[in-house]
Parts: sequence; structure tokens; C-alpha cells
Amino acid sequence: MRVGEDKILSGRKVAKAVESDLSKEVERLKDLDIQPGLTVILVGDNPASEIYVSYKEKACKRVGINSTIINLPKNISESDLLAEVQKLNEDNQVDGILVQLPLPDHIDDEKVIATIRPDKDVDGFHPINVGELMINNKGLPSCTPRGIMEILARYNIELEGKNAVVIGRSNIVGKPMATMLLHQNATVTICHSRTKNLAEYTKNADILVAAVGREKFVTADMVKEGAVVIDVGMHRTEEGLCGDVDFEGVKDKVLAITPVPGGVGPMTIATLLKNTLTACKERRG
Ligand SMILES: Nc1nc(=O)c2c([nH]1)NC[C@@H]1CN(c3ccc(C(=O)N[C@@H](CCC(=O)O)C(=O)O)cc3)C=[N+]21
Repeated sequence: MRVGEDKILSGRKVAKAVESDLSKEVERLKDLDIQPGLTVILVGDNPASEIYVSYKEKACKRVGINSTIINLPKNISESDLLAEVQKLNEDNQVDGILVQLPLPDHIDDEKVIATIRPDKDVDGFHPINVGELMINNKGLPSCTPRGIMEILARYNIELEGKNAVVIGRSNIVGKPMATMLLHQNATVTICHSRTKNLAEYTKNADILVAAVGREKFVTADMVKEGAVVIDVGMHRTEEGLCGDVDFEGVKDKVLAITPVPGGVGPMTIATLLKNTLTACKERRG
């Protein structure tokens, strides 16, 4: 894959390539009588969550990972949920534990995340994994930003010395994204809702990552000619799915851009599979 032939960065294609590599590793583990296992905990019946969890389940099937979904009622107590996580922590067949977010309001997400064994935390959200990422680029990484790094790598997009601007500072995307870009020697700026004169930053970005959570927020006037634009947004509108970037307005101006759908989303899932395999190999491979 090379930019130039392909201005649209296909997360779908990269995910397929990653999955094909993972399938081979699953085969190798089979010879050792090991099947990697991912367990997803889904609390309540949020329809969007159910859809995302079904994507994860299908992806596991494609590469040969054993997936289990535990459905828990939305009124489950925090302590009962923590007890479920503990059980999975101790289950040798479970390599990856993912607690689907968002959780109901009466449950403290951070407490749940901190209860997951760091070496089974395939979301990469546990403070140990966050710290490892910051300090030495090790541990299990957050799936969305790592998936984005994989897209940039497979399309041979140079990062060293480039101006990278990340819009959004969430623990799940913005902060780890900035950290990963920094590890690749980009000069990184994090912008957010309180940033003044946002466009002054974005117009200087060689690499622009939009993780704002607002529909078509990034418009052509905010983007540098020849930039690489990564769209992390996901909004269901009357005209279908769209991202944080005004794709139609921006695409003619840039060197490369990820679409929504078919961009970052499939790479989040591919990285989740990869993390599950890493967790399996580290613990029992
Ligand atoms: N603990 C936890 N981990 C997560 O990783 C997590 C989560 N909670 N809660 C919800 C979000 C959302 N998420 C998506 C993953 C893939 C697509 C995806 O594959 N999207 C496709 C299809 C979109 C569609 O058609 O619906 C695409 O962009 O092409 C979307 C969304 C993971 N999440």
C-alpha cells in the first residue's frame, strides 16, 4: 500500500492484512494446543454497544480466536461486576478481557478498568498499560490509536520531524495517540475544546488526527494542503455514517485521508485481535 496510488487510506484493507498475519499465528498456537480467548462483558442493552460487540465477535471468528460474551443486567451492582472481572482474571483460558463502554452511571468505569489484570487488558486502558506506553512504548496499547499507527506504517507515511496535531484529549484516543506519535519522533500538539484559535494549529499539521466527537467538525479551511488526515469520529446521521471531518470538502486538498466507515473503525477491531494474541503469547505461548 502506498499513498499516491491510494489517497484514501483503507483501514479495511490494512485490517485484512493484519488479520491474515494473526490467523497464521493462531495456527501456530494450535500446534501447542492453545486457542486464544477473548471475553467481552456487556452490561445492559445499549443497541450501539450490541452492534460493536457483534463486530468484535465476528472478527474473532475470522482469525480463530475463541470469543465469549457475558451479558449482565443494567442494574448489576458495581461489586458484582468487579467479581465477574475477578473470575475472568483467574481463568487460564481467558487471554483478553474487554468491558464494553459506556457502563451505566452507577458504575465507576475507572474502578472496573483498574480491576482487570493488566496482562489481560486488551483495550489497553489499565493505568499500568497507559504508563508502559508513556515510558517505553510497551504493554498492551489502546486499540484505536495503535490501529491508526498501523495504517500510517503500512502506507509508509513518514512521521519523524513532522508536525502532528491531535484534536481531542481522551484517555482512550487523544492522549495515547499523541504519545505514540511522539515515540515516532513527530512534533506533537494536543488541541481540545478550550484551545484558542484552533485553526492556527491545524493549518500547520502535516498529520492531523480528529477525535473530537463532533460531526464534520474539521473543514477544508482548517487543513494544510498535502496533509494526512485521520478521522476517528463516528456519527450516525440521516445520510448515513460520517466522521469528525468534512470528508467531501477536505479530500481534494490532502495527500491522504481515512474514510468513515472503512477507516479507523476496522483497525480498532484488528488491534483488539492483535492485543488478544499478544496477551495469549505473553502469558502462556
Ligand atoms: N471497552 C471498549 N472498547 C472499545 O474498543 C469500544 C468500546 N468499549 N465502546 C464502543 C467503542 C466503539 N468501537 C468501535 C469499534 C469498531 C468500529 C467499526 O468497526 N466501525 C466500522 C463500521 C461502522 C458501522 O457500519 O457501524 C467502520 O468504521 O468502518 C466502530 C466502533 C469500539 N469501542
